[in-house]
Amino acid sequence: MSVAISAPGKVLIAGGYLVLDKDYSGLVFGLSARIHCISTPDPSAPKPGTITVRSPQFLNAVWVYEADKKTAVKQVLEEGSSENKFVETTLRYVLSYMGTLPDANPHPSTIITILADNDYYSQPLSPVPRFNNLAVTLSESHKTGLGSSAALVTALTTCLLTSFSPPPASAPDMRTIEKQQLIHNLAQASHCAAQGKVGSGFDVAAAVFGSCVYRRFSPSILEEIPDPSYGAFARRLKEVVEGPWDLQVSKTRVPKGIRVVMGDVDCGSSTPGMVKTLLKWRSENAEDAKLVWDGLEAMNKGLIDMLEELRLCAEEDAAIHEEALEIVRKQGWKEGGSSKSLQILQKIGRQISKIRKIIRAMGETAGVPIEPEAQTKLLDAVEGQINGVLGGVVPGAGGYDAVAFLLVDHEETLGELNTVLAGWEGGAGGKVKMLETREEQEGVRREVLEGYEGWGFV
Ligand SMILES: Nc1ncnc2c1ncn2[C@@H]1O[C@H](COP(=O)(O)OP(=O)(O)O)[C@@H](O)[C@H]1O
Ligand SMILES: C[C@@](O)(CCOP(=O)(O)OP(=O)(O)O)CC(=O)O
Repeated sequence: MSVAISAPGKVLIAGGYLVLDKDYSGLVFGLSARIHCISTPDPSAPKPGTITVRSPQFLNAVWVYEADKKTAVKQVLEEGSSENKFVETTLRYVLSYMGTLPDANPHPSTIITILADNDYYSQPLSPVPRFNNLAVTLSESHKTGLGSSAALVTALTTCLLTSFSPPPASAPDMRTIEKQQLIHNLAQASHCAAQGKVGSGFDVAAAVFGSCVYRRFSPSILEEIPDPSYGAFARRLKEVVEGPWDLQVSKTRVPKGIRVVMGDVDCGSSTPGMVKTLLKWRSENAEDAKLVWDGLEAMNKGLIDMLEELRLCAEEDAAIHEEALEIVRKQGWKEGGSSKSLQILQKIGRQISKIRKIIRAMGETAGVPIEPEAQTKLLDAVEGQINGVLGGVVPGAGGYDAVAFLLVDHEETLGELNTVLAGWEGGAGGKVKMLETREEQEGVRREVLEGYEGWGFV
């Protein structure tokens, strides 16, 4: 039977850098842009246990693996075939883990198709069909920074667990928190191994749990997993992924009538080394840094609380909330107003400005362009010109390549934002493209197969 699973991308609205430390939080929204993995049995495979993974939107993107006694999978490298570290590592980790389960069976030959929603990669200007075929290799594609590897690893992990679990227990019911945790732990372990570094893991957390306030796990948890070539790999992996993890996830959602919009700045200059430089500054200036980190954490938490307050307000009195959104849309959030919703909207607008101020100061002191001047100009221009925008930030690690906005979810406001972004030509930043994706609450999920018609397996 075929199985389809999807997992969302992410945008870290608040808590960049802080979230690397388990004493601080990040506010991350899952996105409607998803990566999908569809598995289908492959009775005509040349050998039993063959797993063929293909990503048909890209050139040269078919990876064939066979069962291997030592490391669970071995890639069959055919003439001209490429490697895919994230796919291979995920297969190795998940199949090794599944091999330790009491009712483990050899897995049947299977084809897994990866389909990525268009917003993950820069697209041509003309309208494109769903899962557009980019006709370039993966390494030639231009990523928009939505966290493709985390969404892929999460969807693939879940797809393998679901496809290869013996019936009737097949399909770990992803809605149970235990299963979500197992998926998370396995995906986090493979993702870190494939990446070759341990980040905060907020991207994998968002892919699994969806929009949330995230506090990271202790990095030492992953140090317990040996190299896959080591005999005890599968046993140790099982202990780690089934063991306790100390991450904290509290699910969240944006208030009704508000949405997140992302802008992709086509300047090609993400700034590698920003994390390293900032952390070096932090370790050399521990006292000053603590003040900044604590100050920013308090401000970020304030924003999280305000969003929650607004969400409740919207539920309590939908009509008054709607009215407040209309006032903001027409007059901006700076004007006075008396309803509770309006006051919270104003507080949110002010809070975002304050957060940006701290981030700019933090970047300047540490010599890292977290919110570079070009982005300051862009964010200020958008806030100044469009009433319905509560505020904009540089998401994640910041830098030149992306912006994200919180705004009133109204066609006119979106249209105005699109116009301002499309016409923007500022500073070091190049053209800015508004992405279609928006925040979404739900994490990894099972999909119905009908949505993938035309891709050769329904
Ligand atoms: N659509 C896809 N098909 C196959 N592999 C993919 C796809 N999208 C991402 N990947 C994998 O993820 C890698 C990109 O990961 P990375 O550079 O960390 O980007 P990101 O920040 O988007 O996660 C690719 O090299 C590839 O291994
Ligand atoms: C600095 C960070 O806290 C946030 C980086 O967020 P981005 O969204 O910029 O991440 P990438 O997808 O890796 O580009 C590092 C981390 O938390 O791992």
